Amino acid sequence: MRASISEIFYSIQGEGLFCGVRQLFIRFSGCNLDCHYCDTRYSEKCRDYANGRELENPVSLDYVQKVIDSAKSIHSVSFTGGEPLLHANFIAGLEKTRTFYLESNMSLPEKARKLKHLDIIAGDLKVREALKAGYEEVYENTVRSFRILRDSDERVTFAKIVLPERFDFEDVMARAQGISDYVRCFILQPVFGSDVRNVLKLQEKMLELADTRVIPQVHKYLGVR
Ligand SMILES: C[S@@+](CC[C@H](N)C(=O)[O-])C[C@H]1O[C@@H](n2cnc3c(N)ncnc32)[C@H](O)[C@@H]1O
Ligand SMILES: Nc1nc2[nH]cc(C(=O)O)c2c(=O)[nH]1
Ligand code: SF4
Ligand SMILES: [Mg+2]
Repeated sequence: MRASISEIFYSIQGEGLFCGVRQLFIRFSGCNLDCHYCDTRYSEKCRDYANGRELENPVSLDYVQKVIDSAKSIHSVSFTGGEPLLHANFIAGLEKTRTFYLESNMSLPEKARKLKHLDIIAGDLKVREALKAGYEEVYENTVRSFRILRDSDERVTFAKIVLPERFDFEDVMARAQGISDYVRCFILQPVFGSDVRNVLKLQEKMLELADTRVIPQVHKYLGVR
């Protein structure tokens, strides 16, 4: 089995509930959504910065397993992208020799079903303003994915809401309500560089619903990958 991987690198987790831990990142290429704020670009070849190599894509399962098993001093392995759920079979084919962390747009519930053994789920709840079209279908699939990968004794699941400067407060509250039973907490993540005044006002309202924290993309302020 093979998958198209854009980069492999060590860094601190710059976002969400585990901000600051040292992770090995596996960034898959390609995505099924097109968030207007997306900061991610993909490289043709796989740039393995962790091992100082550049490989042709697609990369083999065996190679990724070896990279994971030889990783030093990490809290966990973060599968991200692009959208890692597009590569659910590949991820499910890996032996979980480390804590596995999934960074996902949560829009593919049937793929999510294959990854119930993962330890940490950092799931996005996309706001209406993020997408050009098809929001209702994405949201319905997001609710299903969070229900499948819900927070439990064996799994830590939290929701990240990435927010532009202006958004529909009532709509975001209602969407968050729809998944609040499935997540440990909400992280409000400003679109990088945007004004955060409305994000702070949303936090005040959302605290009536659940533990809600405002955490920016710390790695960008530190100037690390
Ligand atoms: C690049 S995405 C990859 C994982 C998955 N496709 C997703 O969207 O959750 C990783 C995280 O970065 C966030 N993100 C992407 N571009 C951003 C930006 N310009 N400002 C803030 N967060 C951003 C996404 O919303 C997501 O939480
Ligand atoms: N340091 C660092 N932390 C991150 N957390 C989520 C990221 C992502 O692009 O998935 C990311 C990233 O790209 N870099
Ligand atoms: S789902 Fe994630 S990778 Fe895909 S466009 Fe949105 S932010 Fe970018
Ligand atoms: Mg990133």
